[in-house]
Amino acid sequence: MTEKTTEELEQLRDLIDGVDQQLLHLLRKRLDLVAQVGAVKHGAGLPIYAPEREAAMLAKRREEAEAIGIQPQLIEDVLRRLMRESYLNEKDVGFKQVREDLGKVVIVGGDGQLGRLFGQMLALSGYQVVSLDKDDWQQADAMFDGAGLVLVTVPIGITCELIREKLSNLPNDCILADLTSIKSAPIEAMMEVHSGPVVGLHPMFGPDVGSFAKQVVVVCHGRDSDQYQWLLEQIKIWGARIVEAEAERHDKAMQLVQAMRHFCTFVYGLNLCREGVDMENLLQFSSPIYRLELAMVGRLFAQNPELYADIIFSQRESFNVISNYLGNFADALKVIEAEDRDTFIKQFNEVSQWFGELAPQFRNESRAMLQSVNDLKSH
Ligand SMILES: C=C(O[C@@H]1C=C(C(=O)O)C=C[C@H]1O)C(=O)O
Repeated sequence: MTEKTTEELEQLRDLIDGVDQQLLHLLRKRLDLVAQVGAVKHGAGLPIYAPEREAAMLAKRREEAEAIGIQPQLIEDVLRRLMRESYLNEKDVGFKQVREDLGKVVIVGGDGQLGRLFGQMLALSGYQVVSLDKDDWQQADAMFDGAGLVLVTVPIGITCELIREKLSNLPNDCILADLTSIKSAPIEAMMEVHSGPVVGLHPMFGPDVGSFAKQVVVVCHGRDSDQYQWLLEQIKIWGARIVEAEAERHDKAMQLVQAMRHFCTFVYGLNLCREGVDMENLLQFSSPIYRLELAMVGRLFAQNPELYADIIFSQRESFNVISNYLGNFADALKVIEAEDRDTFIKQFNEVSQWFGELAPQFRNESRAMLQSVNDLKSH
């Protein structure tokens, strides 16, 4: 590089640093304004997440970006990231309490990760929350006395037994709810032991979400839904979307969404391990999609094996679903072994047709994700 080039670059980079610093100050200003909006909404009992406002704002900013020669997607990406920050900061002010005269909330399994998360959200909404974990059963009667909600969030394998053995003496008007990732069996057990309101919930996210905004909570009704309507409203105030489902339909979907998904990820990791793959070497050659795939596989093995064993073993029917997959894998392998390109392409087209409009939609979604993965690289 000549001296002149170096000098020119330095001058321009100083200017860029100045602009980035201005951006920082603008971000500070925006975060402060959002905090003020948060306080107003909190006062009025409104959820922070306002999808209509977001859609209108994004459309307007995209238009304005285009008018001055900026890619609309650039401003959309930036604003979406900023809006995520807005939800995270909502925890600082707490949430509106929908039901003020509830009495205690007892979280059975309150020391687990999901139990702690729900305990925190309920406490931030003004409820009195007590945790009942493994070593607290001697005090259980005192804890249940005056409880308005008992929320069960213990490992799937012991959920039904625990409900039947330990929760048959709750106050009559108390709501009995659970957060288990299967729904039919726990709801049946809750209905059996409790004559008051019963509801099954399944948060479709892990305990590491920063905020409930845009997350989904599945609700399977048990009994006396008017009595627990406030709880669903409360969850909506936290920003989540409530999706109502029949317990059986939900459980069937979970065979694919959870058991099959996690099992395939497990086998993927098992295969890498048994093949003795040199990960460092592989990562050097990884394309963004492969990096993303490895991240999804690797993250499983950074978590609790008991949790995944619970999920995969929770429904016997899942084994059939997985076994069908194995059958399709074997069939597809035969096509490849026979070097039958025509059949491969024919099947590819069939599946592509079957996906329909969702295929191009997924292509667009994944493009943004892959670009983010690439952005995370530092060299
Ligand atoms: C700040 C608000 O709350 C949320 C955050 C937004 C933002 O960061 O711009 C926009 C809409 C809401 O989801 C608002 O409603 O204006």
